[in-house]
Amino acid sequence: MKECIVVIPTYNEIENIEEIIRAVFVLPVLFHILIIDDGSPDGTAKKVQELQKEFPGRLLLEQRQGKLGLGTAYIHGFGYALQHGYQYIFEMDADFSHNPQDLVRLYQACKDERYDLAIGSRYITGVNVVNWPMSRVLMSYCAGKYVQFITGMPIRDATAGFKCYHRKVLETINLNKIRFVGYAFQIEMKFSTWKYGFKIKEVPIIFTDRAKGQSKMSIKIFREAIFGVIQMKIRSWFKSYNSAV
Ligand SMILES: Nc1nc2c(ncn2[C@@H]2O[C@H](COP(=O)(O)OP(=O)(O)O[C@H]3O[C@H](CO)[C@@H](O)[C@H](O)[C@@H]3O)[C@@H](O)[C@H]2O)c(=O)[nH]1
Repeated sequence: MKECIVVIPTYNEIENIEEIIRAVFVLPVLFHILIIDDGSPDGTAKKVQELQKEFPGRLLLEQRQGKLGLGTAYIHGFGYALQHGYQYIFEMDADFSHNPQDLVRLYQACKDERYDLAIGSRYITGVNVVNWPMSRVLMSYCAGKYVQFITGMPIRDATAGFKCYHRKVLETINLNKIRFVGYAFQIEMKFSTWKYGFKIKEVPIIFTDRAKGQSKMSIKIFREAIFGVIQMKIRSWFKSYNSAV
């Protein structure tokens, strides 16, 4: 069985892609990387194809037609990772808002401490966010509180997108029933993991806003998160919620 794969969704990340790939491949753990690119007009996928010659078998690429959202990109990547036998499956942004070195800490939490899901969390010790506008910090922090209030889930950073899953979590959750595509996707995945009783650890990280390229955050994504949490909670009252078995 293969060990670790980092799934990185990309849309117009030409300014970050090479640097982030190299930053992962110098780490002391043998990570594979799977890029899920949604037809980025800036040529992100072409750059990855060039780099694949340098990292054969270790740098993988899936290309989709058009921008289909971060959530569906991850679902696609999880399917690939499960099918190809990876044991630990990571989520990470391409833009260095997540420090690649923290991948090793997330891995240790799952591998050595035997957690089923490790989350890189910004809100364990205060607010560890660098260079984000105050409006986004507040929105993200309040979103966490709101999710805790509605769902009762004891996770401080509900929208966090830096994670390590043990494969058994992704085998158990019915990925075909995950509905959301933006930040709500991150909340829904944590909620499902928690509902199934898996062991979750929040690992403190520092989140630094991207220096290059642009965020794809939109009002639509924000709205999906606000109303999505309530829908998710209501669906959870029905026994069939997300049942994969
Ligand atoms: N394939 C694909 N990738 C996408 C898409 N939209 C965004 N991405 C990729 O997803 C990553 C995160 O996108 P950003 O647009 O930079 O996200 P953000 O607004 O900074 O949000 C981050 O923080 C949120 C919590 O505050 C997280 O919920 C979110 O997952 C992400 O980590 C980047 O690698 C970006 O290229 C898409 O439609 N398709």
